[in-house]
Amino acid sequence: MTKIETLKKSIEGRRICIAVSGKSGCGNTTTSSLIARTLGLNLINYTFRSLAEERGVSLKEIMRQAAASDEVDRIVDRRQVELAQEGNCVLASRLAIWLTRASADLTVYLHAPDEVRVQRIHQREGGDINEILEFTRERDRQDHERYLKLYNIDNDSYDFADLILDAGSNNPNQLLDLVVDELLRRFGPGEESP
Ligand SMILES: Nc1ncnc2c1ncn2[C@@H]1O[C@H](COP(=O)(O)OP(=O)(O)OP(=O)(O)O)[C@@H](O)[C@H]1O
Ligand SMILES: Nc1ccn([C@@H]2O[C@H](COP(=O)(O)O)[C@@H](O)[C@H]2O)c(=O)n1
Repeated sequence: MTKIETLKKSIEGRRICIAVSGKSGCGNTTTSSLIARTLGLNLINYTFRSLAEERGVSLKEIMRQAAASDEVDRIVDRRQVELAQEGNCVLASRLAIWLTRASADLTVYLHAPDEVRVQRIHQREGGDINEILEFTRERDRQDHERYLKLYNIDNDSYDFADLILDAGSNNPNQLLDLVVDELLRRFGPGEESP
């Protein structure tokens, strides 16, 4: 049996939840999708776009509402946690590890240096690299300020995470492997049920 088959068998019926956070461009969507697909878990990636679809309005309209009121951020973050409570999932979001730190079976922080994140966003979206650098810096600053104000969460303090992974030099498959090893340590054959 492969490592992944062993793990899948061990977590069968446990309804586990893995929370993954990191700053924009760290590779959260890519890595979380890969973990979810490989382990047969649902990916929860509830975004402003999802809320816009639910409300039958444009993404632009949701972003306008979000700029005018904290309520939109709160709704998106609350909904993500509600969906994660069903378990059997990978919750990928900016605040996943903070919002589920008491309930998730594994919390993972993906760290990538700023210049790597900027290069990746550039590779994903194109455009002028210097503008992306400025935009990303400003967004990081605004996110930090907003999460402190909204929830008293300092998103630069992630040392409580079960795994802090170097998403700058590891590719998504290597990151998956590190997550699988940690899950095997926790839930693999011979481990006591937590
Ligand atoms: N570990 C990695 N190594 C190299 N490239 C990666 C890695 N992870 C993701 N990428 C690439 O970097 C880009 C950004 O990845 P992704 O969209 O997953 O980031 P993200 O953290 O979800 O960003 P955002 O929060 O801005 O949506 C994509 O083009 C993806 O293919
Ligand atoms: N409080 C929040 C606010 C936003 N999000 C989600 O993060 C996504 C950010 O994606 P970018 O492509 O803009 O980096 C966005 O889609 C929001 O839904 C969040 O999780 N918590």
